[in-house]
Amino acid sequence: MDNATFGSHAFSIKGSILYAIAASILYWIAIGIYRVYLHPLSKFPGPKLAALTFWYEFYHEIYPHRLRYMWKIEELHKQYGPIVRINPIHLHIHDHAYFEKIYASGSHKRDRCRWFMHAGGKTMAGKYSSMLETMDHDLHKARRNAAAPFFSKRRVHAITPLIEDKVRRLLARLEDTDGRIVDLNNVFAALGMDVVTEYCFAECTNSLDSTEYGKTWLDIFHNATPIRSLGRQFPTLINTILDLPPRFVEKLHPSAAGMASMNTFNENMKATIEKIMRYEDDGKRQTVFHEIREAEKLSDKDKEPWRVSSEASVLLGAGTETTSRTLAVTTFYLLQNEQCRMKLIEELRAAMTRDGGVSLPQLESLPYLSACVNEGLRLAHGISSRQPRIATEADLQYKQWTIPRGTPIMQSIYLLHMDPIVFPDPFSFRPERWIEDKGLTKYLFSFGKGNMSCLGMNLATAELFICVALLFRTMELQIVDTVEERDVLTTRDAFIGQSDPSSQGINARIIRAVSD
Ligand code: HEM
Repeated sequence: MDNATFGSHAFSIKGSILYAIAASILYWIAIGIYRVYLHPLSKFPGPKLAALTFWYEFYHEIYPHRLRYMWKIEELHKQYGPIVRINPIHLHIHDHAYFEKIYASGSHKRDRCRWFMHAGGKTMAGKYSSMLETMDHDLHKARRNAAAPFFSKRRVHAITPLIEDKVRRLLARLEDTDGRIVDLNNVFAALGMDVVTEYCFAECTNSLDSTEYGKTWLDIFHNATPIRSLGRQFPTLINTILDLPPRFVEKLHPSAAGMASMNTFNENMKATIEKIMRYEDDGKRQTVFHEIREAEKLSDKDKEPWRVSSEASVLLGAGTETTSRTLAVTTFYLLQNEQCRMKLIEELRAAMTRDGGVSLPQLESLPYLSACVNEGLRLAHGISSRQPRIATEADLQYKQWTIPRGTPIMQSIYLLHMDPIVFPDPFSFRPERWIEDKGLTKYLFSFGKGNMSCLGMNLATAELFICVALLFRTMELQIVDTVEERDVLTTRDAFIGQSDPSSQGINARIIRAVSD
């Protein structure tokens, strides 16, 4: 190669790089101008920087702040009003009266948001979409309806002996602790896991017999969920990592390890599901997989074991963390509030003996117990995060704003539950508020609303009522080594609400079993 040819090659490589950089800068300038001035959402209030780039959210959600965007959104609402553009594609609303319009039911079509759920990724429910990760309204409906009869009120009432049996097992374990300290998060996670796995899969994990209770699964879940916000910003990176062999992924980061463990769980469930789908099981115990198998309107593809296994991990995840956190938070506040606890115990003593003997509907009719359950649900938040929905067939009207169809709009359950206008003194545990104002229950959004709300609501409610009633009717406990700000309050929003990373758990010591 002579010098002249080499020189022109060097020039053309350098030139091409410069062209590429210039083209990319122009491209991003054009995108920026479009997003801020020409985009259909450009007329909505909010910071220009949030409209311009997803890095605004990154700053509050990933680095340097961690899982704190929800609190920034709260500030933005104070500054800009009840509707705010919080990133280039999302509108966030803060208005109790508009919740059911966004989370509509019946024939109103609402999709989930692919960007937000990091759909098709592996960030939550394994490789394939469960109903919780299904974006399309109609497909979601088919998947959800296939499992829904299994969680009806009637079916859940029929299994109250199973739930009561698990709660009694828990109480027996606690009685046996000999004054040792237990982390209530782990204890109640074991209850949630044993109920869900025995009822839904007919294969109990027997976590209530484990020395660590439900700690292992809870840690996996807590480690796995924060990766969702990273998955939104960098889907390809996260998908690539999670395609690597699980053993390798486990070494990378606790979050990735958590996801890898969930995927392994799915793989294991697949074997059980395969047998059921091929009618090769003994058919003695009905599971949610039998229900899905018989669903006439569900396609054969959606009955493939690999797809159904993703429903299994969502049921276990959704059914364990949320229920255990609600029970732990409710127990914490009741143990910290002598007056509330005494009122509850008095009501329980009048209604039931130490051995129980009351039905679930009877428990649900106890006013103070119901108020305590509601107040616990409010302060535990369950799924704290914003949950985008997309109205695909019609524009929506919010006050003077016309929201174009196809726009992801959302509210955050945490912000609604902590709004002092609806819940004065929102950080206080005050069950009385539910008795003083019966209409308040319409503002309890813990289970979401509409076509994509919590499928396990009846099961969760049954667990909460039975467990709180039996625990406080039969046991005396005391909170120890627990700091409300660090261990109880929700200070990070990782889809589910989480407390401070330095949290030592919600710890209690069992004082004694109550004699009648
Ligand atoms: C206190 C306990 C619980 C709370 C606060 C809770 C809360 C929620 C919320 C807010 C959603 C809606 C998510 C969205 O809008 O996309 C949801 C969905 C879901 N939950 Fe729960 N949940 C609880 C317990 C359970 C239990 C015990 C199960 C079943 C074993 C369960 C199964 C599900 C499923 C399958 C979905 C997805 C529904 C769908 O996509 O149609 N949950 N949960």
